[in-house]
Amino acid sequence: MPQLRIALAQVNATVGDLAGNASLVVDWTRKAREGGAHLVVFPEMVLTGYPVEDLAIRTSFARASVEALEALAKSLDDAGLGEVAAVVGYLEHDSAGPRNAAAVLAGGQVVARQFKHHLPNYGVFDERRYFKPGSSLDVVRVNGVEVGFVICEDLWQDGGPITALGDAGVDLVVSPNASPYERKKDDQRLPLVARRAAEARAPLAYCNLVGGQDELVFDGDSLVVDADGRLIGRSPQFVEHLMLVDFDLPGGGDYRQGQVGEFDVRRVTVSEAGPSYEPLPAPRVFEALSDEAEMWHALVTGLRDYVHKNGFQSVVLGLSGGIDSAVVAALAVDALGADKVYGVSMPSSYSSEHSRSDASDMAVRTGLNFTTEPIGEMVSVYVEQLKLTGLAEENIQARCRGMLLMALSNQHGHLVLATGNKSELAVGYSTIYGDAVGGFAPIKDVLKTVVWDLARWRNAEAEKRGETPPIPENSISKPPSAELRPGQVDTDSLPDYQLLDDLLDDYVEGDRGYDDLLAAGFEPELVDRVLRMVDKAEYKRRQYPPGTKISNKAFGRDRRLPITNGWREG
Ligand SMILES: Nc1ncnc2c1ncn2[C@@H]1O[C@H](COP(=O)(O)OP(=O)(O)OC[C@H]2O[C@@H]([n+]3cccc(C(=O)O)c3)[C@H](O)[C@@H]2O)[C@@H](O)[C@H]1O
Ligand SMILES: Nc1ncnc2c1ncn2[C@@H]1O[C@H](COP(=O)(O)OP(=O)(O)OP(=O)(O)O)[C@@H](O)[C@H]1O
Ligand SMILES: NC(=O)CC[C@H](N)C(=O)O
Repeated sequence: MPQLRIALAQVNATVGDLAGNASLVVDWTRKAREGGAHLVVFPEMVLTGYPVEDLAIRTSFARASVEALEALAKSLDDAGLGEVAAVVGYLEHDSAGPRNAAAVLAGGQVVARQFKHHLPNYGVFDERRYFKPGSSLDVVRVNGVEVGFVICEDLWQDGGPITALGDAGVDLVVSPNASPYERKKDDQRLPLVARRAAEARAPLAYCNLVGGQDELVFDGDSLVVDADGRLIGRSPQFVEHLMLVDFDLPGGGDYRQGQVGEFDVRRVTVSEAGPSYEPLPAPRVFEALSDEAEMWHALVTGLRDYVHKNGFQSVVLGLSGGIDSAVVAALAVDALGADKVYGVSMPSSYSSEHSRSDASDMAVRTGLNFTTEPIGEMVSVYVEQLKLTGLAEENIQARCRGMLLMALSNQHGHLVLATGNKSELAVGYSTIYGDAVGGFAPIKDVLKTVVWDLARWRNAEAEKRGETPPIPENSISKPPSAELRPGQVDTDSLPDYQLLDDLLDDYVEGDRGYDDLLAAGFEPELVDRVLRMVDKAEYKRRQYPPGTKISNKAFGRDRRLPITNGWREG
């Protein structure tokens, strides 16, 4: 029986950094080689990073990607790694147009290449805007084992490459992926991969990307299943990882090439059966994280990678003593370290005593840098000079704070974090150019009720580990308030958050219409009021900073609505 040892390199690539990603591939191929692997699989488009968006249609970038691929094949060989077949995703541009491609590099050459066939074009994906689909499959023979490839979405759609590879009689299917995290998505991947392995009648090795890219976070969670779909190995989530797996495969099957279904199948030999070797123990099956742990890790990873990949070292945010800024500060401390987080208390004449004491308690608990910058005098200058009253006077407080944070950013090079949550963004409950300023908004896709859940979860984790819980209990338990006028609480303007979030879940994430919402049991007055607020706030959301997606429908790319919009539900 031919033997094959493969490595799944779950790595964190950076979009556009061809040189950095190429050295990542060399480093991890070296690790794979040290582990005795014959074949190493990297995530989808690892050389360019994913998603490249409109870089895909820029021919200079495509040319650079192809040149980097060829140079990488040589670098691997020069580094003594040419005997390992490396599956490397990249951007190709041929006579048909841009391609989402995967190549096999071995012996200093590009020995095989294949283009993605099914191009996802829903949710956050726009691949039909960018790529032309492929219709040929390269099967490579490594150590006498016939290996076929499918790229990410090719697994998610019925038919297509998987069926053809099954009919072509491959021994193993490997799949480079860039599958972004969203809640509960890992529950879908394992059954999907298991089903596809059974269809291909071959084991399937699924390698996913890890790390943050703007609003997306990739969680890794790479998987290997046998031909019956049984789980053999699973990588941990949100960290780089190398999984090594040994296969004893039948080989010598009834291989077909040429036209198989709608695909042109080509066979390429890299190496015939090598000497036998001592098998490794079965790889680990890392347990999937709990729902809260997954969300927390996703938010930490998204924030950390946004900060670092954009050349920042530190962040600054307004600490009001409330739950939103407390959770954002705790995420930032976990992502960057307390010494890189700058919290500023900015009391105005309406700020309560607990807003200052809870903010400073947060700083003591976590060790973040804390200062107080009163804004009363700045506010007075505006109020008196412009004769501001009512809402204009209220909002000038949030705007002075926004301006102050941006000034600190300019002066010290910190990135400003906006602290708005998804419930507030939905209904427009924030001051544009006020508390909405910032470069990144870590919890913009987290509903308010989930913000509270995460705070409790994070504190409980700290207690389990014998550490000080980072979030003051008072920030969790007090009623939320913008403190822009005396005695103001959120429920003056908004329904109770549990009810609001239930409705938002149905309207925003579920895209349900008016009648459907009434049928679900919501009161007509509530539906009217909330839908009006949500629809009207589209302009604010468009100008809100980017932030990590964790739900199946985040504002932005997942949910695109016109700002100028005459349509009202109901
Ligand atoms: N379609 C459109 N396209 C572009 N711009 C548009 C627009 N419609 C209004 N605008 C502009 O937006 C302005 C109104 O927006 P804005 O100035 O934000 O003011 P607005 O939305 O009226 O008020 C802010 C609300 O957020 C609450 N708030 C503030 C701060 C923090 C928190 C919190 O707890 O997190 C809550 C505050 O209590 C108040 O209810 C208009 O004056 C106009 O300039
Ligand atoms: N007194 C303050 N000092 C510093 N920052 C403040 C202050 N008040 C508001 N902010 C900033 O503005 C954001 C909006 O806060 P606000 O208190 O108005 O409502 P919120 O959405 O309930 O937020 P939080 O739960 O953090 O209080 C805060 O998260 C914080 O970053
Ligand atoms: N890159 C892709 O093709 C991703 C699409 C796929 N449905 C996923 O989220 O896993």
